[in-house]
Amino acid sequence: MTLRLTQGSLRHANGVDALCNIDVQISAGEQVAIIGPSGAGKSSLLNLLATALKPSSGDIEVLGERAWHLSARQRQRLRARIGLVHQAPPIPPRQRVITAVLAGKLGQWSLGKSLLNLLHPLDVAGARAALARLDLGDKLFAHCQQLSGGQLQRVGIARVLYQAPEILLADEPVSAMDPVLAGHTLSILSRHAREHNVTLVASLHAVDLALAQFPRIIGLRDGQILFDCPSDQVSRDKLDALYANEQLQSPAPAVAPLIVQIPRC
Ligand SMILES: Nc1ncnc2c1ncn2[C@@H]1O[C@H](COP(=O)(O)OP(=O)(O)OP(=O)(O)O)[C@@H](O)[C@H]1O
Repeated sequence: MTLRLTQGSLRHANGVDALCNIDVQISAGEQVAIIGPSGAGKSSLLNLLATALKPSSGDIEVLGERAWHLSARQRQRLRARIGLVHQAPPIPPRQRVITAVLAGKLGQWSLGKSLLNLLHPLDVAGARAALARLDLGDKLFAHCQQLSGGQLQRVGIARVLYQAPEILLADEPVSAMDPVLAGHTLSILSRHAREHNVTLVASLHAVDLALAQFPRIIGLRDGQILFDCPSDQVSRDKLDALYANEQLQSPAPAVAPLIVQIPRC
């Protein structure tokens, strides 16, 4: 099993319980979408799977290793095999796109090579190829602050493609893109995962995209798994239960309706 979370719970430092006794098992090469309302715990779950956060209780196994039973150095090596795409990539605004993409390999390079790369990009062709897959080949030497939100998200994806991890975790990776570009970009991620037997797990707010692009869907609500099933078994009822939110129902109009007087000619 590539990812196995057993009875995983996560309590954030402020006391908020983001995940409560969750069991998740994901095999090598699987493609899974996590959907659910805001605050359901999707990012928290992805951060647990990425070993960026430690579960408050329960156990997590990644690529056959019990992540939190490893030494810090071994866990660092394990993390180099995991790619995490952030909704807002944590890239310094003045950094050049090429440096941001090449940073994908920092976990695999020696300190000396990484420092040298900061002074002089070591693999221009590799960065250009990764960007070209996302139609951003012409932005190689642009500064990240010159890019739109959607372009920056694609730079984050190019970085993870360049990293070539065994597990690819993506937290709302296309949220800043228009629907056509979002679908196109997700299909690039999905094709990459299929061709390289990469395990892909992505959180998405666009339910239609999740159902169209992913064969397995996990529905998360209030830190718990409401359903975990093939996408063709995600029914209207399941989605209604997942997104039910009485607070968002339209309130009854508080004022009398406006009556418009149309003058007769
Ligand atoms: N760093 C943090 N410190 C404290 N509480 C946090 C932190 N991150 C998330 N939370 C809380 O944990 C819960 C789950 O948040 P999380 O970001 O995992 O949800 P989400 O499903 O990804 O939400 P969204 O779709 O809005 O991004 C929320 O109640 C949130 O307020």
